[in-house]
Amino acid sequence: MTSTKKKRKPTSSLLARRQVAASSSLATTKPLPSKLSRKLIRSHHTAQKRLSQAIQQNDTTAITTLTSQLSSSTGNLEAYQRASVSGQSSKRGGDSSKILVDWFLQLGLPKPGHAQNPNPNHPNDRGPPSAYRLLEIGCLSPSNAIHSYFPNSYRTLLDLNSLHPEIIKQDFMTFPVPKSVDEGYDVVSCSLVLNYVPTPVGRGDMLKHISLFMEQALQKRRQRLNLGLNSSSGPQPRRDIESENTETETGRKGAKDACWDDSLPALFLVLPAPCVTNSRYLTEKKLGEIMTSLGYEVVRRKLSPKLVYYLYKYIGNGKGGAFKKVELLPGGKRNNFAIVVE
Ligand SMILES: C[S@@+](CC[C@H](N)C(=O)[O-])C[C@H]1O[C@@H](n2cnc3c(N)ncnc32)[C@H](O)[C@@H]1O
Repeated sequence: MTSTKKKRKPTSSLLARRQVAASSSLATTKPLPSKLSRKLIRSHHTAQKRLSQAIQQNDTTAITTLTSQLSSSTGNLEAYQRASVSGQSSKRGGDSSKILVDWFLQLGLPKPGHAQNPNPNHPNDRGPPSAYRLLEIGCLSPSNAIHSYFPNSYRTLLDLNSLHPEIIKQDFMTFPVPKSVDEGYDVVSCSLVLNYVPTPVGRGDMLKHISLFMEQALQKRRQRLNLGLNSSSGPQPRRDIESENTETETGRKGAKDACWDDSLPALFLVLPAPCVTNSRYLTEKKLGEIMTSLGYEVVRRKLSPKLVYYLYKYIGNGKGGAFKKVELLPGGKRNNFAIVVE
């Protein structure tokens, strides 16, 4: 027998009780229940998207309502960030940067600041220490997997809102490329940030801004290679790399022959999988075309049911060019995620 009992619509007092429960959960540092964190993340994204539409349409009533929703205790950026931190707990699959660490190990990238492995034939020749730096855009915590790789003198962590003293409160879009090449960044991590940017043009601009940092790192690497500082006695890649590659990963070349910094400058990009698997305007092919035009090639890729991870090497000399919002896959059940490069 099927039940005829209807789901009761929450009354305003029930909604108010739920709001109070959500804000008191947010007041503690304990991970939030997964249902609550998913709900907070979803409603923050939806409100943000509506706000950007309202701004484009100059709809002042909607702008006021959505701005107040986005500054309420359960709708604001910090609530969203706390919900995202809960989603990163090891019980819920851990943070995305553990994939980056796995890839670095596969590629034989030593921890920065570590002396290189001795050459077995010349044990006293350790070569120059590996000194390369990480810029993380949109950082919630300085204790994720990647942070055990980069000691804190080799990393800069940014976020629009900082949840920790080490994280600089900074909009990446106004963060300048360092004047000194030695203070530049060889690895940029942009995990689940591009999808946070509210407009397609804003996403294209973010990729272009990242490329300025990558270009600086590429010039630095070229100088180093010209000076002959890239010792082949550096740490050798792990021997088992080929057997570790899965179907969803694209090996750029046999890592056995690679120098330790062959994959630098590198961009780690993570997006929710539906951004490329179920969007009307963006497919993996189109994302690939955009990235190639900006000067990147894929070194590693992994698709999980929820997320898609890419490790790109910046090789420069991108052809550039514009990418518009063009419908590629029509259909009612698709999302509207797009990247526009102007
Ligand atoms: C979903 S969280 C992702 C956090 C983490 N990187 C991860 O992979 O789980 C998105 C973060 O990006 C930050 N963010 C978005 N746009 C940004 C910008 N222009 N500059 C700096 N941080 C930004 C947001 O404040 C938010 O904390």
